Amino acid sequence: MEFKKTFIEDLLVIKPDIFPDERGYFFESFNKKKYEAGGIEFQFVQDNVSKSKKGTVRGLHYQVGEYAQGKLCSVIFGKVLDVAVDIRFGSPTFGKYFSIELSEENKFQLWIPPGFAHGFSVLSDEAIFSYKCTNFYNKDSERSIIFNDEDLNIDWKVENPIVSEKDLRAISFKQINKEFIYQRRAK
Ligand SMILES: Cc1cn([C@H]2C[C@H](O)[C@@H](COP(=O)(O)OP(=O)(O)O[C@H]3O[C@H](C)C(=O)[C@H](O)[C@H]3O)O2)c(=O)[nH]c1=O
Repeated sequence: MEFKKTFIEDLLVIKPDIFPDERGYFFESFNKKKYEAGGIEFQFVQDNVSKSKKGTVRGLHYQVGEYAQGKLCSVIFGKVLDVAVDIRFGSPTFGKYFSIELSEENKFQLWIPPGFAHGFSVLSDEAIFSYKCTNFYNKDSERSIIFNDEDLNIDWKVENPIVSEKDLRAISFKQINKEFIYQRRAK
């Protein structure tokens, strides 16, 4: 099992150990002791699953203040481009994003700590996205940034994206500065 750092501090790509045999394969998708040793020292309290068709873009979403969520993201079926935007006040990579393909085939996971906006686009015909959260859903603290924000300039790698009405009404990245989100803890 490998925990790979990215150019954004605390954002990790996890490559699980896979055990293939004539029946198929097995891998541990989460192990408290191993993931804590890998640097993920949060407790998970809620698991989410969503299924989306090709070209869907869900996000960019985050929860503010005490309801900020860390997310351990994986793809059970299909392929997505997973995107995390650093919106931690005080972070040297504030406003920068990291993207990676997560798929049933590569079995990679993305650990997104609290203080990030998260979204993904669906690259396969269908995708089932599964993620563990370090905090409960709290509708009143949920915020969205428009997926095609010109300052973030994210390449979602999909044409004519399918986006929810809610997400189409999201604010721009410039507008989020007016609201406290999450203070990155100095190491
Ligand atoms: C997130 C969430 C939603 N809901 C309900 C609220 C709506 O009635 C329905 C669909 O919610 P929404 O359209 O916000 O679902 P997504 O667009 O997949 O949102 C998620 O997608 C991005 C990529 C994320 O990272 C967030 O976890 C989350 O915001 O599920 C719940 O009951 N519990 C929940 O935790």
